Amino acid sequence: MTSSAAALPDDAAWPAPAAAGPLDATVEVPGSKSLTNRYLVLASLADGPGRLRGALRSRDTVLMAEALAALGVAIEPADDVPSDWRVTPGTLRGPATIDCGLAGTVMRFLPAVAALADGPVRFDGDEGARARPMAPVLTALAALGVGIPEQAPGGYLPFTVAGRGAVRGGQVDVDASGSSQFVSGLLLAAARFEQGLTLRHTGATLPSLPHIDMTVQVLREAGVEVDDSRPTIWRVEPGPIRARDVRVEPDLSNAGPFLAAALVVGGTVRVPGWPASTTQPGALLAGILERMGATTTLDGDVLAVSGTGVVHGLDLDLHEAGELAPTIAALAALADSPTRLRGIAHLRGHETDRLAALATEITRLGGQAEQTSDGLVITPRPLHAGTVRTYHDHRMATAGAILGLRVPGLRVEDVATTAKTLPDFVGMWHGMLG
Ligand SMILES: O=C(O)C1=C[C@@H](OP(=O)(O)O)[C@@H](O)[C@H](O)C1
Ligand SMILES: C=C(OP(=O)(O)O)C(=O)O
Repeated sequence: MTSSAAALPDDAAWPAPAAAGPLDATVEVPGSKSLTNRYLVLASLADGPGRLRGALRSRDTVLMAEALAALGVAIEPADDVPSDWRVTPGTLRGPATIDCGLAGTVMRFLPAVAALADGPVRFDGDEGARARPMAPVLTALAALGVGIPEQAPGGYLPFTVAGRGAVRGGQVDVDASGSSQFVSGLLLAAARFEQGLTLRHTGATLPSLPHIDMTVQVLREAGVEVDDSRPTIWRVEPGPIRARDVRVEPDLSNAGPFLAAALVVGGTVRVPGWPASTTQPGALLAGILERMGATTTLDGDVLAVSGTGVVHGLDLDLHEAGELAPTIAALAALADSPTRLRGIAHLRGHETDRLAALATEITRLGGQAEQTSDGLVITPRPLHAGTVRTYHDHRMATAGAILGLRVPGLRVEDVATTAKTLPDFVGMWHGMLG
């Protein structure tokens, strides 16, 4: 459990640096959280030992590796390249306990894996994790015959999955309007269910479809047959998951704050390793940043974003890429015209209620930001010095850093919360600024 960081004195907060002049930086961004944690799960369920190259090492991915290790999987640094992970599947074991931290991918991807273990698996996490929605996953597992002997009222952490070594599988309805991870978490393990799985989404909206496409793609790459030809219905056939040697793409969403800096400050920021094609929603950044005033070029695998220091507001439906919202909101607060962000009601169940957190913090700095039913309206105003509170949310911290580029005297509380997906954020940020 972590305690509230809101009580920290301001002088313990990180002074977000301003830029001395236009940027000219190349930023190497570590591996994707979403891909690393999917590959770890699939490697753990595979038919032999596998390897992850360029895997992200951060709080979320270490928690995933530790959780899978607690279930009996051997996950070790490779002898020749210690930054690679070697994964050797074993019989999945309970009893076990899993610390989810604040990681949506751990709490939503592992219950179906735990159902395949041969004993009970108890899940818990940070205080904030206990507020993140889980019920659709637990209800779906129960409908598939899995025992859930313990869960907090309403279907939250902590809960226990009564693993019995096998899951029947079959057909299930899931309302995934609260998170795409409810779908991904069931599909990832479904090839190991006796009857596979047919999953039908029943809600009115579905966020983060690229992340579901990512799940389908990594399953297919591992030899699993997936039918996604009908909108909002997925069929995973039972069968082996092939062991693989994979390279993880850089985390394009984590590239966001660095690329955004080029707009705010002017100059150019380059990110190498940008994939020619990808399911990561961060790929949408280039087009979004162009609408906000950037020039972008993809030269080989290097994405370059150039700006002039002038940022334009925009009207943007972000339902496919909600994890970009804090970065775009920070840019919007520094823009020359208002911004409306839509389609992101589900951000209320992210690391914190991100709509509330962004509106509150931008307003506290003198800006104008209001919540709507499914997003934010941000009207730029001159911002003043202050401390951005981060609510244990890595993307609130990186959003604060973006604001600090333009606002003297801005501090970011608990910047170490960036370790959730980017442990060296501060070093990388100073490195970019030169
Ligand atoms: O599957 C994944 O790896 C993710 C899915 C998305 O979740 P939501 O659909 O809950 O937004 C995204 O925001 C999160 O950062 C990562
Ligand atoms: C929503 C996010 O994380 P999680 O995987 O914990 O849901 C995020 O990284 O923006």
